[in-house]
Amino acid sequence: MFSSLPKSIDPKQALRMRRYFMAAGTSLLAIGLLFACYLQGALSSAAFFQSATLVLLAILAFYVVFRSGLNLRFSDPNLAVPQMLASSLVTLYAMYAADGARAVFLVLLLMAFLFSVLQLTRRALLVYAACILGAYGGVIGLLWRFKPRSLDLRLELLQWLALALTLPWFALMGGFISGLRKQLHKSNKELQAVLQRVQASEASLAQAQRIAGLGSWTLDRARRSATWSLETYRLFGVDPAQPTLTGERFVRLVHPEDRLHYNELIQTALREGLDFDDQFRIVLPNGEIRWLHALGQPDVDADGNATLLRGTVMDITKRKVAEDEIRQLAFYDPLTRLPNRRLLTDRLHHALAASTRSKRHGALLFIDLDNFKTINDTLGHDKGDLLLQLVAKRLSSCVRVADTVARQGGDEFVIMLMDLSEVPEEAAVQTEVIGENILAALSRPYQVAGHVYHNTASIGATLFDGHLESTNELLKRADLSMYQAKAAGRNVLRFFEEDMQATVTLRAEMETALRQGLQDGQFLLYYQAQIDDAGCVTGAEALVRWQHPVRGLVCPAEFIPPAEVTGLILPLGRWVLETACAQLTAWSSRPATAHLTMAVNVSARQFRQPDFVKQVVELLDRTGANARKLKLELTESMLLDNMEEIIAKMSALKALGVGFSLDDFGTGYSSLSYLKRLPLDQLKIDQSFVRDVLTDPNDAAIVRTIVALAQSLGLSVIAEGVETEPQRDFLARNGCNAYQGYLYSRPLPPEQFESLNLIGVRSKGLSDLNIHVSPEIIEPALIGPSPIS
Ligand SMILES: Nc1nc2c(ncn2[C@@H]2O[C@@H]3COP(=O)(O)O[C@H]4[C@@H](O)[C@H](n5cnc6c(=O)[nH]c(N)nc65)O[C@@H]4COP(=O)(O)O[C@H]3[C@H]2O)c(=O)[nH]1
Repeated sequence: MFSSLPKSIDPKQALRMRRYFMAAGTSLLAIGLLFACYLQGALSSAAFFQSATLVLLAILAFYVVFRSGLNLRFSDPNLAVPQMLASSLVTLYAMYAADGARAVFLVLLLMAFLFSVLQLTRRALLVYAACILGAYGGVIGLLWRFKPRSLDLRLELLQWLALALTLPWFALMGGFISGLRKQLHKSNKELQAVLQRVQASEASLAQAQRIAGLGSWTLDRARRSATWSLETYRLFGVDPAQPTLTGERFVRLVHPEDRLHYNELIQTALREGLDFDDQFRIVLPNGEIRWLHALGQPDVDADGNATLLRGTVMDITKRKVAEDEIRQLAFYDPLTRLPNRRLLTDRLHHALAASTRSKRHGALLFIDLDNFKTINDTLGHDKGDLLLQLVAKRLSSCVRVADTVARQGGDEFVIMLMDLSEVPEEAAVQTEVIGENILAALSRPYQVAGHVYHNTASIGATLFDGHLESTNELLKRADLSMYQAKAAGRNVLRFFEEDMQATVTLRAEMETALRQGLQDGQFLLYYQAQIDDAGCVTGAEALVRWQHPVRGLVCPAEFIPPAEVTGLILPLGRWVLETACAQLTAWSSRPATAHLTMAVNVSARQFRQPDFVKQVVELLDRTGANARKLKLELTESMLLDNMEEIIAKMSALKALGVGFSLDDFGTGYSSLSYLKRLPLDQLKIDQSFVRDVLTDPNDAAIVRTIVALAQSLGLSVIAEGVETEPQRDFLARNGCNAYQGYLYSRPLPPEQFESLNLIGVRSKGLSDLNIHVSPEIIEPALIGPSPIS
């Protein structure tokens, strides 16, 4: 399609061409005017055609120049002067060629001049005006010389004079207007540049806000209006093109739970003229919840009134989520999602303070699952985890929302009950009711991975009212009561009783003293002879003693249980094992003692250590002891849990040659089925049966059964606590072939034990042997329990 403007033309050139078309249109009008002159007889046909042709030629020539872009080569690409000159010359020619009505051409001349008023400077216009006057004068001269008949000289001169008087003024005014126009143009350009800079800086601010996720806002109190940056709109999830987001509309975006807080924040800032720095949530139109961090600063007028609030807002949702995650990890158990020990301690702390204020009691329930370890081993750990989750749910359903259910670790849970009665007896009854509910809930069958399992729990409970109680103390009390519940046959609740307090205190003191004892090397190993049926010493049982600096020799019954509870049994047991192995090595180097075996007591906690086997192997290596001479004494009670693991550890040590004796046999829950599975070498008849074996038919029957059982299982049997010959004779008659007891020897320090062996215990007993053993070292048990000072 034809287009007067070339495609993809420069906008400035397009403007020039549009101006040219306007000028060309005016020139076409001038042709119309010439034609009217011709019709009126003021212009001959030849003069009309010549003038019209000149006009058309000029229009065409300028069109070619503009269209081809030739005009761009000139200093003024608008070609204002050439266009005006052309139109003026054509007009002057027509004026000369006309026979009259020259005033019409004067009008045309003026029009051409007026066109240039907007284009030329004052000076150029004055020159132009002078040229027109000169040219018009020239035309008058030419007419007077060559066509005097068509000339009314007086009129032409008057017209020239009128022109001479007006044109300079037009030139001056035009110059002024042109100057103004140029100035306007310049100002406009500058304004545009400023506008561009402002737009660019706004865009870069918006981009910076977007990168930083930071929006800015202003709340104008007087105008009751609000302005928000683009980023703020984005943060609010609101389309900026939507109806204006007023302060009131924004409040509706604030999370209902935070709205009151937000209003208070804004009102306080405005009322008191204070800065604020706070966080709140908003609900986006799509329902998403976003956390915002808002900073605000009021503009305060001379009277001290805040008229305006301005500030920033930032999306901190990710940070909040991360904070929540960290909080979750730090304060919650990942498996059950229950509060962990740390959070429980914190809540307990607050609960104690609240209880002091309200005078109402609280209670702490320590819950331990009775057979979790067995179930965990049988089902596998993943199912065990599922079971723990079910337990957590059941526990939570048994208490109120204000109470806390926490997981201590493993299969231990703690519940903190709040707001119980002010009367201790009533609070105890309330706790008992809840405790019984918990026991009932936990003993219901569990559906785990399509199977039904049964389990029970033991609960230890203690009340608190905030007086003189520390969180640790309370946890210890509940823990202690839980052990009482276990001892009472499991699936029961036991309350902490006041007399337990003495035990707790004593235990705390004992713990400190034990630590010190371990540090200072206050422990000793005594050895008690083990005798065969021929009366020969076959070995010894290592028994630990504590040489307390104030109390003297302390017996193990006093310090082994607290060492177990506090975990100090681990370093102590290690020391015992190492010392016993070193002793074994020392004995093996001497012919008189080379045959001796060494029985060492191993506590449940010690044996449960995952690296126990490794520890024994290292100790054997380090001391050079013969594993075949080492016999570890395990107790029945420790075999109840985690059977597979125990068997695995025993088998690994057995493979090295280490032997196993089952201590205190008959006092526990031994059943044939598990005895058969354990790689044991010996059963040890507990001294409680030996003591009354001659007087109590039950004990006699038990001893006979144990011996028979050992024989049927292919195990040797040893009786401990043999004090008299009749006891020994009874045991011997009933198939027992090894003995340990005061009849032969008390536990002795190594030197005395060695001299005992060197002399030989083959005869009747210590008294007959006339061995001197000082009472303070052989009678530790006689030094009764007394508090450690
Ligand atoms: N009435 C009477 N008692 C006799 C007679 N013969 C030996 N005894 C005592 O019976 C206890 C035998 O040790 P146990 O059953 O392993 O019982 C031990 C053992 O369970 C534990 N124990 C001792 N040393 C260690 C040790 O190194 N590690 C661990 N884990 N426990 C130890 O402490 C318990 C008590 O040890 P002790 O006080 O040394 O008491 C010893 C011993 O002195 C007797 O004829 N009559």
